[in-house]
Amino acid sequence: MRRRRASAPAPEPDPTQGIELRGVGHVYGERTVLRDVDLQLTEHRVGVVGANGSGKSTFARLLNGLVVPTSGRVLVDGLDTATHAREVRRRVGFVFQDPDAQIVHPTVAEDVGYGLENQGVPADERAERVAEVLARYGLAEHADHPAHLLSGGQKQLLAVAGVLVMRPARIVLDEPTTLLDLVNTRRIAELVAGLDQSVVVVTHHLDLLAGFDRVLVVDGGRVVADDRPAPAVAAYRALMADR
Ligand SMILES: Nc1ncnc2c1ncn2[C@@H]1O[C@H](COP(=O)(O)OP(=O)(O)OP(=O)(O)O)[C@@H](O)[C@H]1O
Repeated sequence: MRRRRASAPAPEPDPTQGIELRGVGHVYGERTVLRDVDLQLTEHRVGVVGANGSGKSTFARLLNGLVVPTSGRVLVDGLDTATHAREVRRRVGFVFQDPDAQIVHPTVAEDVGYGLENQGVPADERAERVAEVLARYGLAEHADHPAHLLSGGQKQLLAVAGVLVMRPARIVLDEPTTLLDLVNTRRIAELVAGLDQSVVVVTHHLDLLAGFDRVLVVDGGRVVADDRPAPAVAAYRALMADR
């Protein structure tokens, strides 16, 4: 009988190490979309900006192992995303740009509880955690409603709730306000500001970055500026002004 090769046990995660990218590059087919990325992200709130197609979503997906780099390594709290994908995904929640991509269950409550069910969390604890997170994000009265009938903004909040209920140590949000009106954009901004977890937010909404600790500007697959929000946004505006 063939035996499966046991994978190496995951080392104990070390949150002080943050997310580290060492010589990271990524290639889709012939196309190089990220190159020479060396970073250590230990801050509470990190923003990522850049032109369309510059590589931001690919960068974001590298941070929880949704995409594994074609060169270099990504380490999350010391865990390599290439060899410890499961542990990394448990540690790093990912909120997709399009909340419809994340909604898989008929009702709001079922959708939020799905991940917990997968993790084997008992039904009563599940119900409690789902109710708590729905109440926190103003979705309690929609618990039994069809998820696909929510408004765009509510769906975005639902997508965030579905990630937060899992209590990940870190959260990556890929353009969380793209579909939202000003009121819901503000809600997401407040939500991000109030999170205890460390967050990485990819966004075209530059206002969202006020109060962040660090902002990366990505261009042509490279990190071309890495600074506090004001100087980083100024560098990004200067870059775009030349196009
Ligand atoms: N799965 C894939 N297969 C092939 N090419 C891809 C894939 N995903 C992204 N790309 C390409 O990689 C490049 C970078 O895409 P990415 O989505 O990372 O950019 P982005 O900065 O997030 O863009 P936007 O701001 O428009 O969302 C683009 O040219 C895109 O077409």
